[in-house]
Amino acid sequence: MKDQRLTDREVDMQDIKISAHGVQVFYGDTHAIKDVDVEIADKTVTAFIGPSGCGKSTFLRCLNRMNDTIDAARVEGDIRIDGEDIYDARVDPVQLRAKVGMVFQKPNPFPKSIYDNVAYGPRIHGLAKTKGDLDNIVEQALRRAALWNEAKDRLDKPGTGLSGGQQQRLCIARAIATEPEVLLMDEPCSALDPIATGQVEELIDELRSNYSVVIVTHSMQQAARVSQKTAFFHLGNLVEYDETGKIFTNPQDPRTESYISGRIG
Ligand SMILES: Nc1ncnc2c1ncn2[C@@H]1O[C@H](COP(=O)(O)OP(=O)(O)OP(=O)(O)O)[C@@H](O)[C@H]1O
Repeated sequence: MKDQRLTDREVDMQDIKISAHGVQVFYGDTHAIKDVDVEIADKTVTAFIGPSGCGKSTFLRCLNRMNDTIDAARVEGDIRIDGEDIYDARVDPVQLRAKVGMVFQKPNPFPKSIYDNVAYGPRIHGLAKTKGDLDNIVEQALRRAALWNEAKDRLDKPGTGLSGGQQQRLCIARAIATEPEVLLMDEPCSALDPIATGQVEELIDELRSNYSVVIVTHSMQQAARVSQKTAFFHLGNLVEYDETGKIFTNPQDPRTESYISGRIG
């Protein structure tokens, strides 16, 4: 896991996008997240790693209130984006999710055309005044998701007719079409082959010039390739959080060391 590039990645933590303090999540009696504090920088890719069941996805879902949709889930603590409490009763979760977009493990295009998949969010949030505006938003989102060349002649064809890797890029285009400020990605490459994975990883690297990207991954190689900061979770605790290079070359906690050297997980 020697990657020269890792040494060059200093992150300016002055520019905090998300700050979480004392976060606990319960599913009934299961205590899935235990008193997590973390500050996530803007314009940075932050990876969440750790063994299966350690709470990575649960914590990720706290950041756009997706746990609200799970009846058994109860979230405690304080989570702020740009200093605003996202669990405040005045916050509309639908508006929040336009600002904090999400891409899931399995590509999940809507049963609609490629165009309508990308136009969906801008339409419900009234982001386009004219058809020309909407066309432009769709084109820009597809271009930024590196799918425009493959999709431009088949915009009216079903999104579900694309290959797996193209579908995942379509889902990324759909997520960025509403101009989110944060993009959450829950194992976005786990259903993809190595070529499509490479394309999505390149895209993640480009996206960080505009967004704060948080990615859950089971692949330590992927975390090392795409992220600047890495958080290691274990049994619901955030054990260690640091520059990615430091986590992979000089971890401070023996549990992190065991995980990255393959002894736990
Ligand atoms: N919807 C749910 N209802 C009840 N318990 C849940 C639910 N989702 C997760 N859990 C529990 O919460 C804990 C953390 O799960 P979570 O999916 O967040 O872990 P993870 O680190 O993302 O795992 P994986 O890497 O396997 O996806 C586990 O004990 C899991 O069984």
